[in-house]
Amino acid sequence: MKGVDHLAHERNKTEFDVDAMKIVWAGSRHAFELSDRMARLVASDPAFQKDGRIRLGRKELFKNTLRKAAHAWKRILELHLTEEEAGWLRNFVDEPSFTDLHWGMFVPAIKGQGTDEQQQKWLPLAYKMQIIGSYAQTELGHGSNVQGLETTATFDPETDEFVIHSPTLTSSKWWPGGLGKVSTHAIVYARLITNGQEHGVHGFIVQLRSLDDHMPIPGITIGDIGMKFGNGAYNTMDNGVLTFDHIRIPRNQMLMRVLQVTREGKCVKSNVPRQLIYGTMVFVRQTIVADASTALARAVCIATRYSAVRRQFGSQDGGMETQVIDYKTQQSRLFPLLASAYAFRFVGEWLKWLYTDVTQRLQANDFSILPEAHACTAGLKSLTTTATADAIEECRKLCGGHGYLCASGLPELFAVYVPACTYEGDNVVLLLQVARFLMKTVSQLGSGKKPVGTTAYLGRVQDLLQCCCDVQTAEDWLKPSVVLEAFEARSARMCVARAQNLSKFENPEDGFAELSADLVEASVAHCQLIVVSKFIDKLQQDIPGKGVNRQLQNLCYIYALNLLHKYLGDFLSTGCITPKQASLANDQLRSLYSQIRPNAIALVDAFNYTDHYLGSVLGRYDGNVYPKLYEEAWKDPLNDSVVPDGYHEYIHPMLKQQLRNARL
Ligand SMILES: CCCCCCCCCCCCCCCCCCCC(=O)SCCNC(=O)CCNC(=O)[C@H](O)C(C)(C)COP(=O)(O)OP(=O)(O)OC[C@H]1O[C@@H](n2cnc3c(N)ncnc32)[C@H](O)[C@@H]1OP(=O)(O)O
Ligand SMILES: Cc1cc2nc3c(=O)[nH]c(=O)nc-3n(C[C@H](O)[C@H](O)[C@H](O)COP(=O)(O)OP(=O)(O)OC[C@H]3O[C@@H](n4cnc5c(N)ncnc54)[C@H](O)[C@@H]3O)c2cc1C
Repeated sequence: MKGVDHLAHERNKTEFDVDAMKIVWAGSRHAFELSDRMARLVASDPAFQKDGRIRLGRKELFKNTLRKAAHAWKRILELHLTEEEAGWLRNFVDEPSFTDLHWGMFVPAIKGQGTDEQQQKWLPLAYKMQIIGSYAQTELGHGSNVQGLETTATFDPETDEFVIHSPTLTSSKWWPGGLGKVSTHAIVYARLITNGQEHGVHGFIVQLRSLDDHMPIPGITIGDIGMKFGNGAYNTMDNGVLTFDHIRIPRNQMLMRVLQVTREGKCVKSNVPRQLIYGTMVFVRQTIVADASTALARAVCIATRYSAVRRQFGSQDGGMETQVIDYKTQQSRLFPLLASAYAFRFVGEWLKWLYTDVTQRLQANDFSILPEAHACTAGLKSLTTTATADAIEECRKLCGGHGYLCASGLPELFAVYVPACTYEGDNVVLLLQVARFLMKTVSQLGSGKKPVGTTAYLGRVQDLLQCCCDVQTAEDWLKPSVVLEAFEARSARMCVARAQNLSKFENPEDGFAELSADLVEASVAHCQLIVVSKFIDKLQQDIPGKGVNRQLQNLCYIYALNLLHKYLGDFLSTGCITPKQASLANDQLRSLYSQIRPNAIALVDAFNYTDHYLGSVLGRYDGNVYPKLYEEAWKDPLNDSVVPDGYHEYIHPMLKQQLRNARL
């Protein structure tokens, strides 16, 4: 419905070109036009409507998801959508489903770890969805510790087959999405055994269900693992349990890019490093970083629009009350989240570039930056998902009581998003990987090995250990070199201090375990430095559009200075800045909030989210919150009847009982 724009007065205050910012947010004009077209296509198709999904029972919810996935596939074929367009369409359908794992992990695993012949055989089937795949790595007993997986794949030279087996209860595959009820195939990770010898964990393509009647292959037990956190939310996904009782697959169904098993059962290593077996996780972590900004931007868009609509206190002479967005406390909670959404967008863009670069290098047998790619994807996945999950919850609080209503869209968003802190690597486990990488880098400094890429600053460690922050006024905090140096010095000093503490232990592994909580803090500092530095790099690009660069500068400094404030202990204890300089940073932060304030609504409009995608009464584009919230309440099934079911059984007798007691 085209009606009154309750946020028009806000939009009139805008000081920059919102259309130009939309393109910056999308990454390019092409990406903007394509995503915009797909968002509108989905929003205008009644088959994709989302209303009432949270009220469905598990079976109805799941069937509804299957219907939407089938309809999406039909539209993709009818409209001859490209792979990129199809990806956007699925994104805007906005419902986790087996297709996420099929396209997001099964296909990439075959592409990354399969030989040319394996790709030629399996990819066409997967692209046409003649088979549906999932990614079965985690087991009941082990997830983080991949080398601890128990499923076995034993080569039988007599039949030229692998025998896939679950030897224990804890070896049951547990969690894989799409596995429970849909997938016909899976990449199954199992311990390879040939000629009685173990050769570590590898991936195998295993058929799970008949392509005729969908029944499990004999010897396979398979089902759903049960309801998960939240109503609706991730319960659209059939996360599964799977056990194998001596299932036989042909030898050529082991993914053999890293290691080949010959007809005789001999293992022949290729020239690619063993870690490439983990390559699918690197790919997915990179996409999770890009998705973090999308989810965070959704929550921030809802909280910002609602904060401009909501008024509490402050009325003088019967005038309007204050918009809650004008309270400094609201701004100091909300605007850093808005800045984080932009910061994560740009670091996600950069990580995508890094991943593409690594992939090209791997193809040319250059494996030199694989450790850095692993550390960056692991660390940034951890940093951005933790921050986003926390931010969604903060946005709920920023919306007061109404934020707790499902109609706000925030409870469902939180429930869907929060497992991102666990899947694809528990966030603490991933930070420990970053710490290992950082400690290794520091330990090699003495041997003259020059750190490159995101750790290049550690090559200037002597300077960074001594430098003094050059801030005398609040304005000095708006110099990129000053901000960058403060973050580099903090991270370098934390890394060196941890490395010195580690060196006191005789056994490095004991030291690593004992100091792990401190090490994780150093990893966080390093990852925050990456985000800040990539945001600063973005500002150096030629960004067209009136006032756009100015807004991005403000957001960049809000992101950095808010971190400085939040992690002040690190900055002060490592001597990177003085208390006086910290106080000046706070003064600057308050000034930046005032500058962002008139542009806040336009900055969330630049995300270009449709009301369908946002799924929030509080975040509506037109700001018409109250009538719609009122309308929404009446849709609740409890309001189907004035007198509730159960009145005669439970309420009425109780009331009568009280009446009788009163008479006694
Ligand atoms: C309102 C409604 C909203 C609706 C929204 C709807 C939107 C829908 C969106 C939702 C869709 C989301 C879809 C997502 C689907 C979820 C998918 C989840 C899938 C999974 O979880 S799959 C399982 C993932 N599992 C893990 O990540 C396990 C974590 N563990 C590991 O990664 C490793 O094994 C670990 C911890 C690194 C192992 O450590 P360790 O045993 O010490 O290491 P190794 O001995 O194995 O290796 C040592 C050596 O290798 C290096 N290394 C480790 N990993 C890698 C790697 N990945 N790449 C390169 N190198 C690696 C390591 O650094 C060591 O190097 P050295 O040089 O030190 O030897
Ligand atoms: C919604 C969802 C979808 C998923 N989808 C898939 C899928 O499609 N395919 C798949 O294979 N898997 C999937 N998983 C599984 C997921 O990848 C694992 O749950 C995840 O990797 C964490 O492993 P874990 O469960 O073993 O946690 P654990 O490792 O048991 O973690 C428990 C606690 O121990 C801590 N911890 C563990 N190891 C260490 C250590 N070395 N040092 C310090 N602390 C440690 C962790 O920080 C955590 O606090 C999914 C999980 C979820 C929640």
